[in-house]
Amino acid sequence: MGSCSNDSSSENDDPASLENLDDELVLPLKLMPLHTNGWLHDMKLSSPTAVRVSNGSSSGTFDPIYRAWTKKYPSALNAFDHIVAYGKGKKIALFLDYDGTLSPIVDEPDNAVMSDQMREVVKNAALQLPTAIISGRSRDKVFDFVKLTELYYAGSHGMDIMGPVGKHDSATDGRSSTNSNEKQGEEVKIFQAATEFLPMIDEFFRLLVEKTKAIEGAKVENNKFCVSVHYRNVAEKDWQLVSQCTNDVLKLYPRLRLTHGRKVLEVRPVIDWNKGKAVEFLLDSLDLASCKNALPIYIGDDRTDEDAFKVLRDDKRGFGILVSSVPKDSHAMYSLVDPSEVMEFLKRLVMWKKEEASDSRFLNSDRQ
Ligand SMILES: O=P(O)(O)OC[C@H]1O[C@H](O[C@H]2O[C@H](CO)[C@@H](O)[C@H](O)[C@H]2O)[C@H](O)[C@@H](O)[C@@H]1O
Repeated sequence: MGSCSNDSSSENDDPASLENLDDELVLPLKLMPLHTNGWLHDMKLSSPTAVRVSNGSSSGTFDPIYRAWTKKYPSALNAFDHIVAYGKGKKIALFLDYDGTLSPIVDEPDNAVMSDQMREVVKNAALQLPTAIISGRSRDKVFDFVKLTELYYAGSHGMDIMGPVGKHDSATDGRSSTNSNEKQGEEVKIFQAATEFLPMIDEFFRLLVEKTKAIEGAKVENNKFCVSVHYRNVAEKDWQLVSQCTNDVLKLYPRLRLTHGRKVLEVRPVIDWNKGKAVEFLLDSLDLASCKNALPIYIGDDRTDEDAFKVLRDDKRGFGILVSSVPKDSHAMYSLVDPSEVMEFLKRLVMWKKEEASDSRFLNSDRQ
């Protein structure tokens, strides 16, 4: 799949061209880095106490540090008109992370339900725009929370995709996909990048459950192609132990590797596949790989979403929007404070899309 920045069709003098984005803004802040030294240090940084940024509504951002940060990552609500200007006449493809984006972070992972209001908004978005949820959870689990058949789903950090049956397969890195009828009334493509790792992941999961069972509050979650090791409910003095146990078991599996999320260690296959690759795969399947006709928007809150932000930023292909109530470094271009702002953004996007569609119907009927 070609990068949009190298696409000879990109128009550099078009004010709405992504080539013209000013990403040179300098941020005079010490931000939480994307990568740090040492697991324990990372564990402490992974979900810091929020600096209060909003006055309870999603409109006012009063914390001066946060405000300075939004100079580099402007609010996607404030920049809404600017964002949709790039989408005019194009198909906007929407990619949404689940935890921390569509549902607020809660202590117990099984309770991370999505509100009915958010479900309605996401459904309306999916009726207007091709929409996919890309989550670290298993595909089945995220579907159980979202319960919408109008969407595409990518579980296990993009390693298990249910996407549209497209013309191309160039984004699969030679791996195969199968067609299925999982989505009501529509044939879909199931693409699983790491099937050979399933027995290994299961074995790793069972060993780690056993190894951590004495650590109060630790929870090991099987997400099919990856394993999450939660320490949100573990006393800070035992975080080192969680890290130690995970790394001890990991040593037995050189083909698995460790990444880090919000108070969670994530164990996954070493393969070169991530949420960014999943976005490329889905864009390709949707026939939206060219930035001439498509504007992808990815909204996410976690480090694993950075791979997707990076793909969109590096290729000058679309926009990443980071959901965060604390300043942190990111490959995203815009920010939203929390899931309630995500909901607001999606509502506005749906309204804008409907208006755009009716304007173009009006123009067409005028011409006849
Ligand atoms: O890619 P995502 O959809 O954001 O999934 C990432 C992980 O999300 C879940 O854990 C996070 O949310 C929990 C519920 O709010 C919270 O308790 C936990 O501390 C967070 O890390 C999920 O449980 C993990 O399996 C996902 O990998």
